[in-house]
Amino acid sequence: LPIIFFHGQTKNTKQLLPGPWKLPFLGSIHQLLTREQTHHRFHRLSKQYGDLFSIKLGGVDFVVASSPCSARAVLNTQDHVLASRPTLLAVEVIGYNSGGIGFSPYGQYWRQLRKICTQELLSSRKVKALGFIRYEEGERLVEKIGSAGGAPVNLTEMFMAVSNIQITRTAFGKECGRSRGRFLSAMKETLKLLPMLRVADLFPSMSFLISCLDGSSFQMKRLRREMDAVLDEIIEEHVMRGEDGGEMEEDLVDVLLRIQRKGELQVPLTMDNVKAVILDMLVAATETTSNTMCWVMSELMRHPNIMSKTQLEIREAFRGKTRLEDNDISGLRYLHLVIMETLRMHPPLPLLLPRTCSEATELLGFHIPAKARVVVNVWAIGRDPMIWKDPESFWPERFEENSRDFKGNNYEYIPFGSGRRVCPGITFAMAGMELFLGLLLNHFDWKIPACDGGLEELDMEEEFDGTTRRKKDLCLIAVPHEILG
Ligand code: HEM
Repeated sequence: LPIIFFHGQTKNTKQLLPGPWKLPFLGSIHQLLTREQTHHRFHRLSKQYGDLFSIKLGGVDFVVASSPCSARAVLNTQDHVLASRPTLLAVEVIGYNSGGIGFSPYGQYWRQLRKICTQELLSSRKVKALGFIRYEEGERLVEKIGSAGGAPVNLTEMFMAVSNIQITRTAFGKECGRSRGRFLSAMKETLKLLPMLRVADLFPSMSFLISCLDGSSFQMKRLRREMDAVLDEIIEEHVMRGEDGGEMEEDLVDVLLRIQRKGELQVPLTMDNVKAVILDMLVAATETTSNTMCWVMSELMRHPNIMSKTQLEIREAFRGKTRLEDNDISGLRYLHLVIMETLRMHPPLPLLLPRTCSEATELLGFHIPAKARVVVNVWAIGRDPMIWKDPESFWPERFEENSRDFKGNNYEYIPFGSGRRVCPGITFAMAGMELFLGLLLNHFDWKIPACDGGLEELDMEEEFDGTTRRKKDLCLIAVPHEILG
């Protein structure tokens, strides 16, 4: 009897996380019926309920971590229980049953895919070997901007295109020009379907019905067909070419097909798995890097002194050279700090990617039910005045004298996440962003078009649907800079 009594007591005394009151069936959805972006709203709620709180949205328990301490608990201490992703309808339908790296459940299948992509596409060695693609595309970008002849150029579109070309050429090889256009427009539409909080995903038992009623089910199926047709075409080209690619560097499709043919994996790859991985890489790489580059340019336009300092460093490195080598780029210390500061203020994934709790667990002594969806508000951590001096100011020098980096070991600064599911594309992303920004800042001086009202007026409003981006496209005038020998 005492044992039963004791057992019952521990069960009842499990500490529940604080959070807003909830309605039957809807939970606390009313808390999000504001015009605020989700990460801003979660930040305000954390001020009321603490840096680890829970909020029930529809049928799903969300847990929100908003401090380095709670982030560490999620991404390190309990990483093993929280390393899976939730099932989201759009990723299921368009992403071949969540078969890519980003949303496949934690386990052997995910482990082997991640290993293949890290070794064959994202390692430092591979990123260096694929440098020729970056340089070719970077030079093409400079040419295109130069040919605008003083008319405003839409940098939002150009950054999106160059990020996408870089990853598609790496994944598909060179001959994907025609397919790429179709693919890019389907992908843009897909990204709009991926926000973290789609109503259909908040009521898992009714998600199919809801998506039929709001029409998204038809849209998803259409996008899946479009993506599928393009991917089929690309794969067929690679299969026809077979192993006889001659001197050509293997691209991601070649690698996956080779591994599939060999059949040595513990969990064999189907053709849908191959397509899911390719799609995943493209989605993961395109908007994150292009949005970051847009924010970098926006912040530099608002801070002319920082712009001059960045340009001076780059132009010094370029002096007497026709092109920069990888070593020159990695030596651009101040540009690196500018990107770090940009990612502190404008992380493209402000809530990282959601994790799901594979079994009931505890976080900082609080009970977390199985299947709870856990997010880390890195946007809020990046703006916390207890961590960052004057957090609303753009000040790259703050990173000069500390040991923060992108690897996710310091929970005050984790724009790429941390733990088992940390972003595997950091080296790839930085190499592209540093080169493209370096070229643009070396070759041009930049002005805000008169119609946008001058420096102070540059609109910085953000929009969040899956990633945070500028609400308005960034359009600037590029004035060619006379390059001295
Ligand atoms: C500025 C650029 C980028 C940022 C800020 C970024 C950020 C992130 C974040 C926050 C996550 C989730 C991490 C977590 O859950 O802890 C992630 C996952 C991922 N990223 Fe990136 N990313 C960027 C660029 C890239 C690039 C260029 C690639 C590939 C070429 C890439 C591939 C991936 C993949 C495959 C995942 C899923 C990893 C997994 O679930 O195991 N990312 N990224």
